[in-house]
Amino acid sequence: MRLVNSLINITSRFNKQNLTGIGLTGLRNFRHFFLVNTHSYSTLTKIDFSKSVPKIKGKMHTKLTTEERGTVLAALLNEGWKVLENRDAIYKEFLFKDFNQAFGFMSRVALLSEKMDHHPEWFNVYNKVQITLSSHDVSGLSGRDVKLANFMEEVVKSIKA
Ligand SMILES: C[C@H](O)[C@H](O)[C@H]1CNC2=NC(N)=NC(=O)C2=N1
Repeated sequence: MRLVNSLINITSRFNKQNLTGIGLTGLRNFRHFFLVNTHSYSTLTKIDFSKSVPKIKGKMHTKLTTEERGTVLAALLNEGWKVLENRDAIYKEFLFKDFNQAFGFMSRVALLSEKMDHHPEWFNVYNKVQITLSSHDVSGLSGRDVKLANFMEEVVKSIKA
């Protein structure tokens, strides 16, 4: 509703003031609308888009569909991932030879996570890494969890090969 009101406000100011454009700026989830005329621009209103629209840039994030749960998710369940009972999330425990190998795995996963801006919930003790994957912004499983889990499987195969 805040977003709709802001857009109505912007549209009426736009008509009244002979403005030439509407801009969008800001950092991450906090963005500003501003109106542009030939000489200057003024910040109109601030909208926290994280509460209304998941992402501005890139693909919209959505939960896995029923069909995807029967295909890509089912493939991960065959690899030992489990769907949690109390949450739309997947979980797997990985065991490595020692801490060095476990931390090597975590380092490789961390690099992709940062690149994807999608991070695992994980717990490590010596050679054990317990991982839960879920997409916080959609409160459930998304394609990003599937991508990260598949990557982990690839890393494990390359380590243990
Ligand atoms: C602001 C930043 O883009 C978000 O907080 C990212 C960071 N990492 C994330 N990781 C996970 N697992 N889910 C998210 O929704 C998520 N969102």
